[in-house]
Amino acid sequence: MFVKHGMNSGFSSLASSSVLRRQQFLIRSLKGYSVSDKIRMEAVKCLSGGASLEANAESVLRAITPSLDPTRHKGQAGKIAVIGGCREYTGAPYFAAISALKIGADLSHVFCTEGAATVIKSYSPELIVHPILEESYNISGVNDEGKRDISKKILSEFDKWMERFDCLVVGPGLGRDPFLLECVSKIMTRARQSNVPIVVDGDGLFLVTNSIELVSGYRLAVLTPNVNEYKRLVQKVLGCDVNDQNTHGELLSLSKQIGNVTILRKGKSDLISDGEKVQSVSIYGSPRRCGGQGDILSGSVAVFLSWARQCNSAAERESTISRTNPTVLGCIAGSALLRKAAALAFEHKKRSTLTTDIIEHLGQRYTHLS
Ligand SMILES: NC(=O)C1=CN([C@@H]2O[C@H](COP(=O)(O)OP(=O)(O)OC[C@H]3O[C@@H](n4cnc5c(N)ncnc54)[C@H](OP(=O)(O)O)[C@@H]3O)[C@@H](O)[C@H]2O)[C@@H](O)CC1
Ligand SMILES: Nc1ncnc2c1ncn2[C@@H]1O[C@H](COP(=O)(O)OP(=O)(O)OP(=O)(O)O)[C@@H](O)[C@H]1O
Ligand SMILES: [Mg+2]
Repeated sequence: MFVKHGMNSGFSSLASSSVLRRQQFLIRSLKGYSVSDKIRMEAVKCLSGGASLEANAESVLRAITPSLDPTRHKGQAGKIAVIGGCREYTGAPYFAAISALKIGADLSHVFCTEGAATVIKSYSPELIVHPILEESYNISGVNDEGKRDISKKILSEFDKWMERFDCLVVGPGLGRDPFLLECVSKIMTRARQSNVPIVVDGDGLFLVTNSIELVSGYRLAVLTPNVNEYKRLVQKVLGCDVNDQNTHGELLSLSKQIGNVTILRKGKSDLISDGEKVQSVSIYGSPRRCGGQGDILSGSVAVFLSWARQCNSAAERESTISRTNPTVLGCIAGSALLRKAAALAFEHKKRSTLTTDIIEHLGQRYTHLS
């Protein structure tokens, strides 16, 4: 039946008259959304058997975004650190870090290898880049004791900064070098001891999937897997293949099994769960699937979850939102903003839309919201 199939088959079933009447009602009652957004939201409700699981993303964005108050000082709108950037990848950490700034964070750092650092610095003078990570090929002549010393030095360099960060993003363009990943494990453990939230993406998910204890039970961890990363996570943690007939149940189980970490499963609809319930963001984005959009998302989630944590006790927050886990709010806001920006970029650039074009629209989309 329709409920059991994916979104494509769902849309054809929406042609029934009762659903069309419901769409027309939504179109009249929900101002500020495009018609395609509303149809998509309705489709998601139908797919979930009528339960309203589509997040009210615009309300979340409005509720958690701090005002541009002249009394606030530099740093109060967020200090984010991206751990990523190696011999192969310099784009991914740049996308994550610059997106954090474009959304409204005050400071954005990148911790990467020395070779990647020069490149990332040349992309943007706005980023603070720390060339502290090492890959095995660079220290091939070093013995075990020497490697331990290097590892200690990396950790102490990171320690100088860590307590200042509102959130870490671990993984965009990190690569899979064993020595580098071992050092990053230690960085994550240190961040966890200091209660710094961690968004894990890309190769960070490769690391975490093989060492799940790094995040297990850590309520301030967010995992943002794409199709492949989700598949590997499910296989490792639940010991089975992905079941597309039980998307929500599976995501709930996965989150619970990892001790209620928040998981944002990326796809046609982004699905978000902290093991309590599943919410979705299905706002229409862009049909372009160019690489790097997940990196924008991880940087965005880091900023929004930091803001959501800051305004946890603020009186102006709406009650339903104030009861929601800040990590979940961060995911909802990040996903919605990325999708809106992608839609705007596609309007202008069509098939030639690239990740850098989407980043240029992050702020533009945002001004429409305030
Ligand atoms: N400019 C940069 O520096 C960028 C760097 N990045 C960094 O790269 C690192 C590795 O990340 P990743 O995402 O490339 O690795 P992974 O998840 O193994 O996927 C690889 C392959 O999986 C497939 N595939 C993908 N989607 C699928 C789908 N829906 N359904 C089915 N298959 C699907 C597809 O395979 P193909 O079709 O080629 O066979 C795809 O090529 C990581 O550090 C990340 O941050 C990126 O952020 C991009 C921008
Ligand atoms: N089929 C799809 N239709 C619409 N939007 C999608 C689709 N797949 C992914 N997205 C959107 O693109 C964003 C990035 O997801 P994607 O699966 O491309 O991540 P990724 O593979 O990690 O990207 P990256 O290339 O940065 O590593 C998601 O938040 C989602 O909103
Ligand atoms: Mg990715």
